[in-house]
Amino acid sequence: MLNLLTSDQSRQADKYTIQHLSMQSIDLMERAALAFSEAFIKNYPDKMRSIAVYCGTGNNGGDGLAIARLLYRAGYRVDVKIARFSGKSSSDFDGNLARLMSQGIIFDEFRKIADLREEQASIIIDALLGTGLNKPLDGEWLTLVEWLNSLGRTVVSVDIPTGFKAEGPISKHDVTVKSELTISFQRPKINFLLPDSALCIKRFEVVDIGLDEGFIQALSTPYAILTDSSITRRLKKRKPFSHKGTFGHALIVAGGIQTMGAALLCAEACLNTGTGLTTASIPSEGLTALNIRIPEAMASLRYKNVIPADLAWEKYNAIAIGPGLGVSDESKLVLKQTLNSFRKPIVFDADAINLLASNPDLVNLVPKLSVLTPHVKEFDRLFGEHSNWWERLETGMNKAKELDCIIILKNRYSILFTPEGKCVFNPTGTPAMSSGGMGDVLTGMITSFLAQGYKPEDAAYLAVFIHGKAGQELSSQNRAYVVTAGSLLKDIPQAIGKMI
Ligand SMILES: NC(=O)C1=CN([C@@H]2O[C@H](COP(=O)(O)OP(=O)(O)OC[C@H]3O[C@@H](n4cnc5c(N)ncnc54)[C@H](OP(=O)(O)O)[C@@H]3O)[C@@H](O)[C@H]2O)[C@@H](O)CC1
Ligand SMILES: [K+]
Repeated sequence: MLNLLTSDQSRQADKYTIQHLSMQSIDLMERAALAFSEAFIKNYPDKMRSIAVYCGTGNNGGDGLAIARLLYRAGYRVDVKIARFSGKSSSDFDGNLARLMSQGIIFDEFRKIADLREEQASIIIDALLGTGLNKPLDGEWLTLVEWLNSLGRTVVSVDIPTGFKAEGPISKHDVTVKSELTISFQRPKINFLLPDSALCIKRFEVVDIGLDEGFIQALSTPYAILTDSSITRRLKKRKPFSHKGTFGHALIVAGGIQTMGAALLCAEACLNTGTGLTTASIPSEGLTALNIRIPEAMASLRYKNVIPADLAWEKYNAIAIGPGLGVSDESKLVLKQTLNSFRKPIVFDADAINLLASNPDLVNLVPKLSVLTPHVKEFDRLFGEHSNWWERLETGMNKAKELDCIIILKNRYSILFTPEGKCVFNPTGTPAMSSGGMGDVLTGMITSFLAQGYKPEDAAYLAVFIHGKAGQELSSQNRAYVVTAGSLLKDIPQAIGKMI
């Protein structure tokens, strides 16, 4: 797992790296500029496209000057425009301006917008402001950014789009550069992983600039992002003398007469993730569907949506409740009965979350280390309305501690909150997965890992990461516009097999 950095921590890592590698800060800037330029050249190999690099006078601007020099040397047609709105400049900006001049590269400086000339370049590199941003843009900066946005050119931002905050609440009223591509240093900024970023970032790439990883990983921060190796390390190989009893028994309490599909997807995903036995607690009307679709699963029927009084709860290692369950009074009783009968961690999804939201008294019965998997609407129903995503991060961290549960806020980059206060982002997934039933599959996967004996936190990490990875692979292999839940769950065994 990789720690994510706030702007402040990024500055600390910068300082530490410079001290410990006995290098000059301008050399670190050169590395950043080189990493940016390599990524830029891969994305925009056509050297006939003219480039204008807009630079501020801080270190983001210094990066811009170094990038301009490197791209010029690589054969691009580069123009440099420096916004001298403030009397200050950083020393590495000054150092890079001297290097730029020594190469004979032409640059323009402007002190006010009125001095700006028409822009002809087809690509604009935005190196105006970076993580040093400390207030919303106003005055000349605001006018400049609005003007750049109005040009409709391809904009590539250095480290972060000018005006966008790396962390903290985003206001819809903040004006930022709208970038086609942002090439960010060392780590994605936390706000890149929240939907608020869609306003100004179409796509981002992260480049390694050689900041000290030991220092970064030792930083105390709640924010982290999952990696392939953090998942592989957690996956357990199947033991030589294993049998179905080795891999647990899961119960999926799901489905309604008209929503049997959710139960089927969840149960099949559970089975395909490797549980020894999977039983589906479903409405009696769904038995034929279950037998036809998943002959490997067993059924425990709910007549008139009531769980039989003699259900042997103790034989299950993990339970999922919610997909397609409905929110009727009978469904509420099903939830209540489950909460009263099973004290091991439970996976709550969909209608089980809606029922918890409308019956707060039931929340106290949620077993410790359970996993709740709300999407944003369910999250707000359960914990109250939020006006931005940063607030949701704070609520998620508080509620996971308070409930002693793992909360997975499902999104393009799902966010996992743990009882220890961690806030872990999942990088895998693709917009092609935005289709019905995906959540049911995820719930089945988490329950399966739980039933197999994984710790709840690990079960959540594994399921979310592999779910997204399988979706990504399916969409890229087949160049698929959409990946359906049914196709994804078929791919789970291979997706796990590739990672182990
Ligand atoms: N960290 C790393 O590891 C590395 C970082 N690198 C690069 O450094 C960048 C950060 O640079 P930076 O700290 O010099 O700040 P930057 O963003 O250029 O801003 C300059 C000044 O602008 C001002 N200002 C702020 N908000 C404003 C506003 N709304 N309107 C007007 N002015 C405003 C503010 O000055 P103040 O207001 O305090 O006087 C601020 O100091 C980072 O994004 C990356 O590109 C790489 O080179 C190498 C490794
Ligand atoms: K920038």
